[in-house]
Amino acid sequence: MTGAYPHTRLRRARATAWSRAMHRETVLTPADLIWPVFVTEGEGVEQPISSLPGVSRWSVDLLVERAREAADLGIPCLALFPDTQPERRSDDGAEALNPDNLMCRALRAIRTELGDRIGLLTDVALDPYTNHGQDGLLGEDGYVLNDETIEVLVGQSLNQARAGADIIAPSDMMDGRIGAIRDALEDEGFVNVQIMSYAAKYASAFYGPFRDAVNTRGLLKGDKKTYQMDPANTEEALREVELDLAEGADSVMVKPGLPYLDIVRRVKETFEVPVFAYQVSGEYAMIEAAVAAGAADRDAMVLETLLAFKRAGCSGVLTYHAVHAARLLQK
Ligand SMILES: NCc1[nH]cc(CCC(=O)O)c1CC(=O)O
Ligand SMILES: [Mg+2]
Repeated sequence: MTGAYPHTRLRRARATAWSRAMHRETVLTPADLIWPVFVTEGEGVEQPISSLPGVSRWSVDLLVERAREAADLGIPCLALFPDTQPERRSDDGAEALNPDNLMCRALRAIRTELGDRIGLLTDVALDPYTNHGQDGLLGEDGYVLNDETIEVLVGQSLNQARAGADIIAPSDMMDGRIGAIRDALEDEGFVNVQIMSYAAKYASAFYGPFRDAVNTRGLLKGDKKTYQMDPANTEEALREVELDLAEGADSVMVKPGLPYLDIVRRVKETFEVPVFAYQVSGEYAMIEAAVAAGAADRDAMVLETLLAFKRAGCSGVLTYHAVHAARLLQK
């Protein structure tokens, strides 16, 4: 009786390390990692973020050194997030358009020191620049305005592209912004600046520590449910992705990560385009809390979770564990 036990024993292939290596379907390498980093004002400044143990905000000068270490480890790309000074946050997020804002200074400094050794991905959304912590402009009734916000996001994207961004990553979830940003990039000659759309971004409880990192937690009233997606929905994620691809996104993102691997898989199977996922701040904090409680082995958990993203169909993962994981992978 072939094809059944005892002729077929799947444990045969698992019996030795060399055989397991030979049968492995998915590999994780440092090239799969995008490292999100937080930049703050000053010189020689490192500010640890208590809800993200092991993660700090860095001033531009120190961030350049971190970028160099990441490049040396084979990490291909950084995702930059600014901690805008409180007095530069306003109703309309105008600081996002300032060519000398923190984000632009960080871009220029890293580019000057490292050239094209590492890619620079910039978040497009107004939350680090508004005094209300929402990703867009507020209407009279507090509703986040779609079309008016897009105009600012286009300006923000061009501002970042002029400062040297390689990948524009809109995380705001306004309808139609990808097409508007692509048009503007083409018009200004930024034909090779990519767009990685946060296409399926959910209104999630996993973003808390990030809001500490960019100091929006205290500013934000209410939630982001009128623009970020309902965690109950899958079909809608496919429509979001389809529209963003039609509007010119080069790659798409699903966010958060691990609880949404089913979405990654469906997007990948449906569209066969590069899909990225963001293992967000709350996911990082959960792993670190488990480690601190003695409930988990950090190294094993980091590598297993990141491998799971690859297995689900991701081309890469944004993770705060990127440097740690890259070091483990180099061993
Ligand atoms: N545009 C906001 C933005 N960009 C990335 C994250 C979250 C990332 C993380 O939690 O690590 C958020 C938070 C939010 O939508 O409130
Ligand atoms: Mg959309």
